[in-house]
Amino acid sequence: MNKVFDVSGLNLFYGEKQALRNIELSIYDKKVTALIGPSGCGKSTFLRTLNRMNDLIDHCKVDGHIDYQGLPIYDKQTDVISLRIKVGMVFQKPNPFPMSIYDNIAYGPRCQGIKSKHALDDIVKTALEQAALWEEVKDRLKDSALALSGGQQQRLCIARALAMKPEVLLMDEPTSALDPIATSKIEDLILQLKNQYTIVIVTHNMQQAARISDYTAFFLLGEMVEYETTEILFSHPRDERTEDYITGRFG
Ligand SMILES: Nc1ncnc2c1ncn2[C@@H]1O[C@H](COP(=O)(O)OP(=O)(O)OP(=O)(O)O)[C@@H](O)[C@H]1O
Repeated sequence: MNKVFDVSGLNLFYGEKQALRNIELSIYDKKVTALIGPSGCGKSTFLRTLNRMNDLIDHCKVDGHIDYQGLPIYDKQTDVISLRIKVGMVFQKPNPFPMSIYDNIAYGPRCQGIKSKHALDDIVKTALEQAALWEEVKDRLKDSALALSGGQQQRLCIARALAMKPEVLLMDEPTSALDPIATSKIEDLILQLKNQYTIVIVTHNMQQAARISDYTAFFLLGEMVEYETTEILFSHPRDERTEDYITGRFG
């Protein structure tokens, strides 16, 4: 199986405080990997190391190695902008730009220099189709994205990330602000997207991890306690702390 990310000896500090401790794991191509664990254990911090989003935090220091497609992403020569294009991100709260549905999707490609209306129309349609939103919005592309429901806004944000033609999608609790129906639509979408993309998702919802992921990593107090196929992690956890967490004894 192809590794997309290879993480070794990863430590991360916010000032004096250590938030990640000696993390070792590989993320596999075209699989869904779920990161679970109690609040504050470092899931989002780890997710953000994969496209260097933590660079934006002043007092954050990273030690160790992360290879993406065989190249060290914390190397001085890394082009961080193109890394973030290849490794896109979707956040917990849907965050559409205050502009039309069409312009939300076309924004990134326009910034990359694509000007042709025909090319942009194509990109917008394909991204909205991939995000299972096209049918719902095709007649109102000029309407404000802010008028969409929360679930539609989140699919729009996924479409916006897909319009940049990423290889990996990082998702930080993408359904925690959504109702069960919108959540189920996003879960179906993730299962479809994994045919084409590698997905890493932070979730507090263990049923969700069990439903949609191929691999699960359990984090606790900045350590990665256990990493396994989702089937094994939820049925035969090796570590007592994993078992306590997945059976609801803490967290
Ligand atoms: N920008 C920051 N500056 C300082 N400390 C931070 C920062 N972001 C996170 N932390 C700390 O790092 C630790 C890990 O936080 P992180 O948000 O990664 O955990 P999490 O597992 O994603 O939590 P949650 O499930 O609540 O989102 C926590 O102790 C948190 O307070």
